[in-house]
Amino acid sequence: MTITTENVLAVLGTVNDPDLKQDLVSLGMIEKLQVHNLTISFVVVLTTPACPLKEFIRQECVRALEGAFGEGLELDIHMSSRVTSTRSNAPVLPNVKNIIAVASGKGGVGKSTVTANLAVSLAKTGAKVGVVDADIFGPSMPIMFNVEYEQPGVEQEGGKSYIIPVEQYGVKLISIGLLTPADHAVIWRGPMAAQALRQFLADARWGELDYLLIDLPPGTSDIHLSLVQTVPVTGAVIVTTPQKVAVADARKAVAMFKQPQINVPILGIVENMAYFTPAELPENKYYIFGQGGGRQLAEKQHVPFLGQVPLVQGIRESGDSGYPAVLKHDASADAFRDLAEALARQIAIRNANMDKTQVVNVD
Ligand SMILES: Nc1ncnc2c1ncn2[C@@H]1O[C@H](COP(=O)(O)OP(=O)(O)OP(=O)(O)O)[C@@H](O)[C@H]1O
Repeated sequence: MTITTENVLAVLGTVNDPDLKQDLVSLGMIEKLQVHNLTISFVVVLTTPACPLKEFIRQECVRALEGAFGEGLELDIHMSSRVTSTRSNAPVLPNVKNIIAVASGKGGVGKSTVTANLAVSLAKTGAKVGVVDADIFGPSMPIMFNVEYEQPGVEQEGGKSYIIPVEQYGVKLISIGLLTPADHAVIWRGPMAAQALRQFLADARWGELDYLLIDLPPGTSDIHLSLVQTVPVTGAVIVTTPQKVAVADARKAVAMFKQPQINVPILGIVENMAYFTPAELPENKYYIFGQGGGRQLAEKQHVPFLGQVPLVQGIRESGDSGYPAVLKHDASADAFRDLAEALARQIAIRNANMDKTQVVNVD
């Protein structure tokens, strides 16, 4: 076969994205293709910079091209990404490509820890990321991001005030905790909390974002309903520990998101504190909260399982010191990075499966 642009495209049309189950050419992932003698250069545009299959897809392109045109080719393949979205026509925050609700049934299972580490991990891959801390009962993000004493800015435009998120570790952040003094007990009523969340979303300068993560209060509350009524949400992540009581509550959270008036797809379940590992004996695993509860829940509910995070002293210390564990170089950082990749992957799959013109506005 002669090496022409058409033939190269025909060959690349046989390489499938394993997640999206379609070929790279039909998916529009091949750009800037140039052919000159034995030199073939092009860009593969992935659906997320956190794509765990980056190297695999590259290798598949090489294998297919060498199989068709023989060895001795000069291949110049660049891997790039453009995060997909089904929100571009959304009435609120159309420049935010994906809004992800992070929820849990039970309190204290590590929802905020997981949110903070997912956000920083996605930002580390080059994605534009924001976090809304809507956990009115325990807004812990300011401590976890070490911005406790910072104040979000305010900008006036057309007689209206807009909040400017604070930025840390490449992540834009707005927290209820940043608007109230640390030692000030605010008694939140449902409508007040819902109003605050609406402002964080609609009256804040988020700019363009690939992923906006919302750390919700534990359980099921007005604020969950208010969220989906304010913005079309891409999907929800449910955090649980393997413990029976936590899993039972996580099941209720899954059921809540599936209810017709909420109707938010579950992107996956995270099993936090899956087992305890002492730093000096990393091979030892102690299943102090039981074993596999999160994975089993995912299987029973037919939703993706995003992965496990161990119970490690360093994760707690990182949270308290305001330096997320994923910024370190250890096994916990690896766990959070894998989790972020799994989430980005599920978001891309969900976006590909949804008709891109069909943005559901529940207002
Ligand atoms: N994998 C882990 N290993 C060690 N400590 C953890 C882990 N995950 C969370 N923690 C610690 O557990 C505590 C509770 O975590 P976190 O605040 O993230 O939970 P939450 O589910 O967001 O709680 P809330 O009910 O306030 O929403 C924190 O002190 C945190 O540092």
